[in-house]
Amino acid sequence: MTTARKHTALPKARILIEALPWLTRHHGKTVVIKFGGNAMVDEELKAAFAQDVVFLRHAGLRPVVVHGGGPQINAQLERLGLTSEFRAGLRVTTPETMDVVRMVLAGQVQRELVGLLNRHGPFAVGMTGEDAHLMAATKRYADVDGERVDLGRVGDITGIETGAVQALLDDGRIPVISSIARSVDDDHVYNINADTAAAALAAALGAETLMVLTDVEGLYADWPASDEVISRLTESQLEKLLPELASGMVPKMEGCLYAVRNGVRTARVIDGRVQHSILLEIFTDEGIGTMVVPDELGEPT
Ligand SMILES: Nc1ncnc2c1ncn2[C@@H]1O[C@H](COP(=O)(O)OP(=O)(O)O)[C@@H](O)[C@H]1O
Ligand SMILES: CC(=O)N[C@@H](CCC(=O)OP(=O)(O)O)C(=O)O
Repeated sequence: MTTARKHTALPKARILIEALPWLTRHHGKTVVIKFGGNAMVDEELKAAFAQDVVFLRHAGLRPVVVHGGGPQINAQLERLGLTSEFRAGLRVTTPETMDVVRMVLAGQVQRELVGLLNRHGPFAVGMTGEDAHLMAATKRYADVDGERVDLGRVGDITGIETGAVQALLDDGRIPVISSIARSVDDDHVYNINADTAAAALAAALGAETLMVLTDVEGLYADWPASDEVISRLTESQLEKLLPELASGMVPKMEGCLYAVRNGVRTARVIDGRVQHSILLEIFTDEGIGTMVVPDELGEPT
């Protein structure tokens, strides 16, 4: 009986020990995890995501969640009979649309994630970039074929004050942040792409890693012609690739580049459709998606 029990337990012990080098390296380190709208529509995936984040917290890391909600915003706009278009990957945001964005991100998506995390203990605290001056922004314009396009209330982050987030982390909490910033131009707020917000926050917090969960395996080399995933690339390699990228990958990869250029050791794009993708990233040597590293960490091995 005891021998049988040992037999079933031993592989589990080995699996835990395999994670030890990663956990040792990351102990006490901040990890910013961006949970994307498209990976966020499945109930089981959401629950598994929350388990992974709480696991990291118990393993001694300092996880910070930044969430998107594009599909959820679209659904609410549709219910209200409103339409919105994207230019250069960003939602053209009228004041009316901004109200919906804020309501859905802060009132629905963030609340749901906070609830899922707090099933495991008193960890998650939700906030938006408006709280405690976390994120400040000015108006952003898009460049579409050389033409300056007005995006309405879409902002460019100009400043981050990490005090409130650091205090929550020091207190053992898991901050869950919606990508809305206070305006430094007027008394209103700005809509920020959630990938951009996560990357800026990762850099400001001096995070070890930025993990961007999405609805593809990683960065495809020749999308949409092929689905060969680039597993690792340096900042210079990524910079060369950026002009060729399309749609949703643009803010993600720009964000990864910004993060590694500003002190974050690795930035990863991983498949949020895979259950426990965060833990898989830890338990496999090279990870499961695309990893961007600073030039000094060298060429792929
Ligand atoms: N080179 C590429 N590799 C992978 N996906 C790409 C690439 N170029 C564009 N995409 C598109 O980007 C999408 C991911 O961005 P997005 O839909 O904004 O995700 P999220 O909701 O997770 O933020 C993919 O579903 C894919 O359609
Ligand atoms: C300016 C801008 O486009 N903001 C996004 C914010 C949410 C987001 O980024 O959500 P995903 O990560 O799910 O795409 C929007 O309004 O959809």
